[in-house]
Amino acid sequence: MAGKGGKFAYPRSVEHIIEQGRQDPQEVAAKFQYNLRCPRCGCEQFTCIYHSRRRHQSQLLQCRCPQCCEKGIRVRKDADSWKAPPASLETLEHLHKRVTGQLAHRQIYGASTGWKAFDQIWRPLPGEVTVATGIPGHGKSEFLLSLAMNMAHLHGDRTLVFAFESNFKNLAIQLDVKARATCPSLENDDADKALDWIEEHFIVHSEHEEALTLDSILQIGEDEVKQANEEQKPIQMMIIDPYNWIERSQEDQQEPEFEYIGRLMSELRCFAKENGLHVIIVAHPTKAGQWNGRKPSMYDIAGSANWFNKTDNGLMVYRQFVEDDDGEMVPTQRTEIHVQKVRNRDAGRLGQVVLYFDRERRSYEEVVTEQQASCDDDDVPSRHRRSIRQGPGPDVRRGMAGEGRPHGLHAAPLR
Ligand SMILES: Nc1ncnc2c1ncn2[C@@H]1O[C@H](COP(=O)(O)OP(=O)(O)OP(=O)(O)O)[C@@H](O)[C@H]1O
Repeated sequence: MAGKGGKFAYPRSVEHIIEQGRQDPQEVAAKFQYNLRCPRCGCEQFTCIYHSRRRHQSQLLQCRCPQCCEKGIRVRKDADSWKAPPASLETLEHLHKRVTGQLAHRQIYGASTGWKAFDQIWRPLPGEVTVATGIPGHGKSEFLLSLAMNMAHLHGDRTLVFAFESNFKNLAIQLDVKARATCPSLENDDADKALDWIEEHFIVHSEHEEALTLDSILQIGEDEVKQANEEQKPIQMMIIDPYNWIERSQEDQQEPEFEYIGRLMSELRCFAKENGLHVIIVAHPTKAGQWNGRKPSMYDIAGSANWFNKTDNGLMVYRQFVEDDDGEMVPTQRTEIHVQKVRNRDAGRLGQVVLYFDRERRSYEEVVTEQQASCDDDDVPSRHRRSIRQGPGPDVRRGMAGEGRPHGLHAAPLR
């Protein structure tokens, strides 16, 4: 595990060059040799530039086109034209590749998560962003690490993890327990061998001395992706856990939060697309204390409806509770994973699954319930209770999905 515990001092690279509305965009464009042209309508006149940022060797301008109101556009200093092709061209190119068989199954249908029922409702696609939410303490981090672990075992995937709330040592132990629990071939291996395997599949950033801004995270991400590609061990997933640990620079703070979140989501999508990996960002729902048995939705995430609007996928992690003999609500080891948004219907649909969390093995196993993979998200509490009382016993499926995959999935066998 490439731990950068505390030693990593990335420069705060955000530079505020232009104050809103103060300078003529064309003047700025000439100064930095940009070619200002809207990718959507081709217009060359811009009325307003919000920021210019320096990250890596690229500059980033945020402009608004007066013709079509296209906004939040990236420009590379060394490029002749806009970096991002028009969305319609991108879609056409994708469609062309798809019909001519140039896309791998994974790029169309997503990759198996290792849980059979969950595969039927959600599979992560390269180039997409997922927002994961849930009440604090309900197991978001635990579940996402298990997901990444399954992907590592099944497909040999590598994951870049920004785990701001964990300390490096605990994270290493957590991954070690999970790795041994989910992969029989590692179970009896000595510590060094298991750690080597983890290092190969996980790049972890935690315990940074200073909080990272979005730009710093993306810069680290780009560096890690570049290095991984040079080593011919590409990264397939990036997890940012959680959003509220991302520092907003002075420039970022000038934007209202909803606008900042919208831009953050656009930049993450851009990053995911450019680097062909799946990005997952954890964001907490508002007012942690108010949930009392209620399940949050994507619209309950603090800050902005942009969390829902601008994401490709939305997951909600909810730990089930049950009433004990004294009438107290006590948490169980069962966790519901709700798919609350899927943009690409080839890679999933709305629904939910229930997983049983094995504390000792720190891994999740499938629970077969009548509500498993249900499309209906409005769970009736009595049904929900009935499934809890059944207990984990024989209806817990050990191990990972291996057969009966939905159409298009072809996960590699366990190594
Ligand atoms: N279903 C479960 N049964 C038992 N323990 C669980 C379950 N899910 C999570 N836990 C445990 O609860 C603790 C909190 O989990 P975790 O940190 O993943 O939650 P979280 O939702 O990410 O919290 P936060 O939002 O505060 O970061 C961990 O020790 C985890 O092992």
